[in-house]
This record gives sequence, C-alpha cells and structure tokens, in this order.
Amino acid sequence: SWGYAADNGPDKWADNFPIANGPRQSPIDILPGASAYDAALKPLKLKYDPSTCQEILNNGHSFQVTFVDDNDKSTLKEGPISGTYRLKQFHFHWGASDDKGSEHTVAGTKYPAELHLVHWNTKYPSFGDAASKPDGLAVVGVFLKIGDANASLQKVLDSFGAIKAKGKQTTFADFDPSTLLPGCLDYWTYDGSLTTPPLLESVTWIVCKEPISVSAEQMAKFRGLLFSAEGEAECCMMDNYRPPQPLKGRAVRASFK
Ligand SMILES: O=C(Nc1cc(S(=O)(=O)[N+](=O)[O-])cc([N+](=O)[O-])c1O)Nc1c(F)c(F)c(F)c(F)c1F
Ligand SMILES: [Zn+2]
Repeated sequence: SWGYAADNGPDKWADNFPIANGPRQSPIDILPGASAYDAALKPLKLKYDPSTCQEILNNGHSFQVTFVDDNDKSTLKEGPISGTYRLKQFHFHWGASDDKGSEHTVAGTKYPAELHLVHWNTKYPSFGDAASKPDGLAVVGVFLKIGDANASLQKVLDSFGAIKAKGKQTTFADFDPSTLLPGCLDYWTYDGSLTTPPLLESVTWIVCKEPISVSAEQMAKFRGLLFSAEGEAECCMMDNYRPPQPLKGRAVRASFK
C-alpha cells in the first residue's frame, strides 16, 4: 500500500488515487506576496476540551492523537468557515533532517515539521461522510521550527515508547491541543485536499503564519518512531511529507495585513 518510499511514495500515488492530479490538491507553496488580505476573514475560534482526548496511535504513516467526536466539546468555528467543525485528530509530518519535513512551504521555505489538526463539518452525520464533501473538513496547519524545547509537545513525545511500531496504540488522556498553537493565530487559507491517500478534495486549509518551537532533541524523537510493524525489518518514520502541488489558479487569502 501507499507510503513515502521510492516505490510507493507521492510520485506513485496517482496510480491508485488519480485525484492526486486533481484541481485542488495539497499541500502548496504559500507565496505571501501573492496572497490577498481579506478583511472578511474572522479570527479562528478554537475551543478544545482536554476530556475529549482519547488515544495516541502509530498508523504506519504518522502518529495521531484521536478525540471523542460525538459531541461539540472540541470545535473550530469562524475563521474562513461557516458552521461548526469537530476536532477528530491531530498528527504531524516531519523530515529526516531539520532542513525539511513540512508539507506546506512559505516562499520555498521548508520547516522541520508541520502539525495538522483535523476537523469535520457537523452539517454531515460523520467524519467519513464529511471527508467526501467539498466543505467537509477543515485542517489547521502549524509549522514547527527548531528552538526551545516545547513542553506541551513533550507530553506527546513521552508516550512514544508505547507506540513505536505501526499498529501500536495507547490511551492518551487530558491533553489540551490548544497548548500546541502559536500565540498569534494569523493564517493563510485556501481550498485543498488531504495530503495523504485518499487525497480527498474536501479540506479548507487554515495555515498559521507563526510557527511553534521544537528542540532538535525532540525532533530526533519523532524519527525514532517506525513505519514498520513489530516483527518487520525496522524502518524509521521520517520524510512522511508530500511535496507542494500545483496551485491551478486557486486563491490563497490572508487573515492579516
Ligand atoms: O482520517 C484521515 N486522517 C489523516 C489525514 C492526514 S492528511 O495529512 O491527509 N491531512 O489531511 O492532514 C494524515 C493522517 N496521518 O496520520 O498522517 C491521517 O491519519 N485520513 C483519512 C483516511 F485515512 C481515510 F481512509 C479516509 F477515507 C478519509 F476520509 C480520511 F480523511
Ligand atoms: Zn496531515
């Protein structure tokens, strides 16, 4: 199945997922100079309840922290979207070294990692249903840059021992994902897609301008996870990012001047 290696990576995904060459694929290279400030864009309204945090798992292409989404305790509202979107999970993409790893880039600049908080539109009955609709998902992207160690991220990293291999999962409770957000929530927004198969074109992307910090030692811990399952030849989880895709005429708007 799909992955990030030479034989099953991003350049091969179109074989099984032809939408990979679609009109609204993600990620993209964000050009600040070409993105128009839109005064109609509202501030992001994020409300996360730590009690909805459920578990952390290694799904073989990243690790993700999943949330109970049968209520409106953890939601995203306003910003570029209308209605209420529920938080489903967050995960990261990162590189083999600190000079690459993010999916979105900013005028060609790559960050060492990128956080994705995945939300779904409650006008649809479920996440799976929403994921097939053009306004079904909203993903908040946050860049990570090398600097001071991130105390909030450290709580996530401390659980890595239990999820080293593909398919491993463990309970992960009482975590507030808003502690992973930057102080300033200025953002760029555009219509895009999932960046992993099935690459569905159902995502309103909301990419924060301000990065959060991560230390080089913490980044090394990300790379200690495995793409491989127990009993398989060990393959370190890194470079699990899709490169930027053609903009194909889309507008990127900025919530800030
Ligand atoms: O739930 C999904 N989560 C997800 C998305 C991305 S993403 O990078 O594409 N993203 O949107 O941020 C990255 C990771 N990850 O762990 O790396 C994820 O686990 N993907 C997903 C799916 F797996 C399906 F089979 C499906 F039918 C569907 F609708 C989906 F949306
Ligand atoms: Zn992602």
